[in-house]
Amino acid sequence: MSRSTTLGVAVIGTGRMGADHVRRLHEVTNGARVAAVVDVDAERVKRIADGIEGCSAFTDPAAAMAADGVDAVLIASPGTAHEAALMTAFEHDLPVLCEKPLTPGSASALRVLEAEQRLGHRRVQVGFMRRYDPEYVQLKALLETGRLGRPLMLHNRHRNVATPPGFTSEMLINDSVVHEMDITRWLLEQEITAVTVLKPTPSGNAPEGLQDPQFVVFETSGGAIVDVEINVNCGFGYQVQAEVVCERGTARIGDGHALVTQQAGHWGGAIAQDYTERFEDAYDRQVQAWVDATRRGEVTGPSAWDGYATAAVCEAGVRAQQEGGRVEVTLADRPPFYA
Ligand SMILES: NC(=O)c1ccc[n+]([C@@H]2O[C@H](COP(=O)([O-])OP(=O)(O)OC[C@H]3O[C@@H](n4cnc5c(N)ncnc54)[C@H](O)[C@@H]3O)[C@@H](O)[C@H]2O)c1
Ligand SMILES: O[C@H]1[C@H](O)[C@@H](O)[C@H](O)[C@@H](O)[C@H]1O
Repeated sequence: MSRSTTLGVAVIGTGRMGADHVRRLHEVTNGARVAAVVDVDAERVKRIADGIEGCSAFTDPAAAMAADGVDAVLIASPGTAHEAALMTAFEHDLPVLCEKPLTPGSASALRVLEAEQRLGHRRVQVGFMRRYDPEYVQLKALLETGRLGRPLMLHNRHRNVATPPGFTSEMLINDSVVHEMDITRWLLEQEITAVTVLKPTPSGNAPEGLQDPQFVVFETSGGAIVDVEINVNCGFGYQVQAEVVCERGTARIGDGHALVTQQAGHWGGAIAQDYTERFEDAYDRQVQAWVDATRRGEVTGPSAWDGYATAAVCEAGVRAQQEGGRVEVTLADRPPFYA
């Protein structure tokens, strides 16, 4: 691909996230086109490809990655399918934006790290889109000035309206709190060293058998304490909030105070109903940044190391949830390749 041509992207997995990324690449992103779509559901993928000129439909990711006009890959299949897709992308030396999780489990994430290192250059960006959310970006920039002093604590709230069918207690950690793991590492520039999970009496809104909400505590390598209220059947809205408490002040995001109305004896604003609404801008910026970097021949953004490190914290989190008590995170040494 030359710099003047658009980036031909194969989108693997065209469910909720994949279909939204196809729309984004087709209608919002500059410098890219959807060259191929892949899904094990042949009818679904054909329907999507038929709506986009020059886009081919595949049911096999490997066939799509070998096709003419495919310069890069966006993986949005379920996490269990990510390792195979990543390995195939490496065989073709294709740049990848891989939805979180990089892979479910640290052993498979380590295999991906090793394979990327064998290539000799970075190819993977992981879809931790909150790093592109303007509010989180502002918070990070403020912390970097040092004006507030050293971060002591980070309080997070992560609320979803309701869970889809099949959502398990482990998924509150692996699918949901994984975002706070990434945000903690990114904002504080520290690794998470231990996890404790407290379990309130489940909400009456939660499906039978689901441990929801949970209260998760991280300890970090720099001595900060981080808590996460994960509450995924709250019923009223999609909310992601964070407050950093530092030595000389605090900073808070996610209150959603964009538009406040006063009417009929009340004041207030709307609460987003899901992540595609709350983080629409972040997803747009993430994909644009990935396309721009890829066209420059660079890889920026969250790396495969970030994907591995969060997988390791997820494992500790699930053990803490199931066994109780404080579980230390087991993390490999960070290779210089990911410095
Ligand atoms: N960043 C975020 O905020 C965010 C939000 C939701 C989901 N996700 C991630 O996006 C990914 C997809 O989630 P989703 O909610 O869209 O799931 P989904 O179930 O809606 O869609 C997955 C799609 O992949 C297809 N598929 C299954 N196996 C496949 C394979 N081997 N090859 C190709 N296609 C295959 C399925 O048929 C389905 O159409 C997951 O990794 C999930 O964790 C990220
Ligand atoms: O997979 C989704 C997604 O990652 C959302 O950003 C998160 O808020 C949800 O809790 C999770 O289930």
